[in-house]
Amino acid sequence: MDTIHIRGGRRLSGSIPISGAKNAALPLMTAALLTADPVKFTNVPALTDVRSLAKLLGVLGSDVQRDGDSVTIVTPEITSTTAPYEIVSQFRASFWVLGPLLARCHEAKVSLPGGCAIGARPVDLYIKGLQKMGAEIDLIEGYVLAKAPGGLKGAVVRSPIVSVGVTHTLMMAATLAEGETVLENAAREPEVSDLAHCLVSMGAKIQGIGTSTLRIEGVEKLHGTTHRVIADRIEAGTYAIAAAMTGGEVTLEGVNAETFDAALSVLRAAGAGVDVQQGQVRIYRNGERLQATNAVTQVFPGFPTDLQAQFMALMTTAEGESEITETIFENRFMHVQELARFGADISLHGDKALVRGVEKLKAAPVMASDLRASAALVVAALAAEGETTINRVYHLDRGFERLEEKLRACGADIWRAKAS
Ligand SMILES: CC(=O)N[C@H]1[C@@H](OP(=O)(O)OP(=O)(O)OC[C@H]2O[C@@H](n3ccc(=O)[nH]c3=O)[C@H](O)[C@@H]2O)O[C@H](CO)[C@@H](O)[C@@H]1O
Ligand SMILES: C=C(OP(=O)(O)O)C(=O)O
Repeated sequence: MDTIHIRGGRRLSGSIPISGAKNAALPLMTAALLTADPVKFTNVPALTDVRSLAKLLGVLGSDVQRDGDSVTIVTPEITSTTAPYEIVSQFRASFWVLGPLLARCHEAKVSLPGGCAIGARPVDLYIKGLQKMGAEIDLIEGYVLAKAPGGLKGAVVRSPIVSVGVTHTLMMAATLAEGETVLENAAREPEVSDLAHCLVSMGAKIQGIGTSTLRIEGVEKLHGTTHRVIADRIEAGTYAIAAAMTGGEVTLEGVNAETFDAALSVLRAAGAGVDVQQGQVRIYRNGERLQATNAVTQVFPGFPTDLQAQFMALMTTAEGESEITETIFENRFMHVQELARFGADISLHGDKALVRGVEKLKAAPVMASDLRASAALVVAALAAEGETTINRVYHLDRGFERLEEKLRACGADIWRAKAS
């Protein structure tokens, strides 16, 4: 297995182009299953999750072609409605093919999903929502078997929890259902809105985009489109945190600051400089030590759970004690024991982590446990004294495009040792 090595202590300085969002590209690509026409996406990041999804779409009957940062998907016919364990167990978004398959073919057999090990992550709300839309669902041998012989029917579905994946899945399913579906307490994450805008450009009728009530009037058919994937707010937030951690100055290029405003506010509160301009955000910290600042993860527009680990890494060297509360996932603190290897002082109390800032981190061999936890280790290593080795970097490759290249361009001493 590859390892990443970082010799810490260098200020990051320069610009970083932000890639298309993994968590938008994946549901968008599944939406291509809803039409027989070609659907072209631009600004698609080259990541393992994207490659794995392309493979899954191929199994289902799509032809998927990549050309530079564009991916074109054409599915004249769905040739299989089974999404196998071998692929779906690798990442969460693959489970979302359930919506388009049911909508277009009225049946689907989809393995229970995998994804980051950050809690139980049940699928009960997907099942309840689709049942409300008329699907019959069984769970057999680790697969969700769903049928809607007469097609899906519009329904009012109120989710007790705001779920990104449930909103993606039910919204896609509803585009071809008979009548109107109302999704109440829907997720408002920018990736959900990106999917909704793409579906509208394919002929879907969706109202309330960006709000917590989505009204979808089913149509007979969707058609092809070309759609640009939004910028990755989590990648942007991660590099913003890295810049603050190293006391550097970095301009994030091609971003929409509104999509990670909560993270920028917390960075400002901690004492980092943040300048927002059209399509760009400059982050800087010159000399002054950051101040301990609390953060609570929330659904959008709150502080994103996908930046919690990286922010915790930042707080390890801030002055004072910060309290970080994780409200979305019940077990998203795997990075705590790894950050301790750098000399961080963190204690866990249920859904809260108390971080007491130390003067300096020291390099250590560490192990990536999930995607964003791995990014936290990179953030810590960039500031730690000495050479850090990060193991299990395949987690990072799921979500960060050209990580070493982007950081090296800003002066980081980072390299990958390929497994022999
Ligand atoms: C590929 C992708 O886009 N992943 C993102 C997506 O994951 P994902 O869509 O899996 O996350 P959800 O929004 O569904 O999870 C929110 C909460 O709802 C719970 N839940 C969800 C479904 C269900 O049927 N029952 C249930 O209880 C989950 O366990 C969790 O506690 O949104 C998360 C929250 O912003 C992000 O951290 C992930 O990066
Ligand atoms: C948790 C994530 O991904 P997944 O939902 O695929 O586990 C993530 O992108 O941070």
